[in-house]
Amino acid sequence: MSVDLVARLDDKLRAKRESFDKIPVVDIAPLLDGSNKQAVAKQIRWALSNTGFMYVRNHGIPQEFVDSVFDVSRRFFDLPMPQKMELHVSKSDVALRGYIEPFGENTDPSKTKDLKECFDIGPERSTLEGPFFGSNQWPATLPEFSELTYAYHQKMVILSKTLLKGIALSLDLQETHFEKLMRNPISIQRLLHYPPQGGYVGENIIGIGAHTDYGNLTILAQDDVGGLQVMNRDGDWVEGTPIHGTFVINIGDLIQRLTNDVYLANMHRVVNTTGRERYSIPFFIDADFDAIIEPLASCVTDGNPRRYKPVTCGQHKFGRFAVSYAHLAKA
Ligand SMILES: O=C(O)CCC(=O)C(=O)O
Ligand SMILES: [Fe+2]
Repeated sequence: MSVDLVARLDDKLRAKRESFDKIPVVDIAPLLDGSNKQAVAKQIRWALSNTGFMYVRNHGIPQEFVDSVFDVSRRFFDLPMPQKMELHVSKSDVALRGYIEPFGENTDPSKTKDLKECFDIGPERSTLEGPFFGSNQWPATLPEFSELTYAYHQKMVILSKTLLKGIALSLDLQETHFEKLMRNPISIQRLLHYPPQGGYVGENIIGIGAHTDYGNLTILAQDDVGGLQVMNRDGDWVEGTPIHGTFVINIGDLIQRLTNDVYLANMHRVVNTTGRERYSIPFFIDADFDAIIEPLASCVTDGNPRRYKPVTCGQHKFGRFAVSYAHLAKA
């Protein structure tokens, strides 16, 4: 692709470079091995109520394995467009698995078209069971793709359950609190590719438009290119600079609703003006489709009255996809 690689960024797309001590890096080894869960829970509480996101290190997933998934993801996105379109997400109906081309999903549709391309994987089912549950579509010419990406998905499911234990403890709940909401949870393993943008770059086309994530928790692996921007509580955009060996963790709307805004689901977006191809691997875990999410009694106080009505996880999540996917909007 021939692009003007010198970007002239619109002022609306600038992010502050905050020092790392404002964006916590939490060592989660004591949560994983059980040696000091409460100490980690305390750091999680600080992070999710103040900055709304955090990096985690010592998460137990070998970097070489993460790198191998990045490698196969790059090879997938390098395939010719017709091969990728054969696996288009619309072919999976409401299971929402497969390839999404640039501008095929717009996360901030009133303002921005998303330049990213994605590939979505979910829990394997032999038939279409309903929204978010069906069979995956796999590229025939990359046999190792399914094995690597699905293994990664499985590891993320396990890690997310550990992190949700830490989040439960951080809210003074029993560590098993989320388990009863997550017997058959919706989860999406996504691969992302952001081509670089040059020339004038305005809000109308960027990597991914400003949005909050829809569900419970996101675990993001990013490469070393950079471009993630996160809005803090003051409404400033700050850079989510890559830190080798970490995952970026943020919560989605459902945890913000559950905590009655005590925890923040940050707005975030990606603006890749680095001149390099950027790849990231987010994993999204939610609750069961029918799980009812409503504010915890402990988060509703005189100073923070109830802000949300109960909603089911599936209703909320599908509703948010419906406005960002062209093929669902037409359905
Ligand atoms: O690629 C990234 O860094 C962020 C991706 C993201 O926000 C998303 O997929 O929801
Ligand atoms: Fe996101």
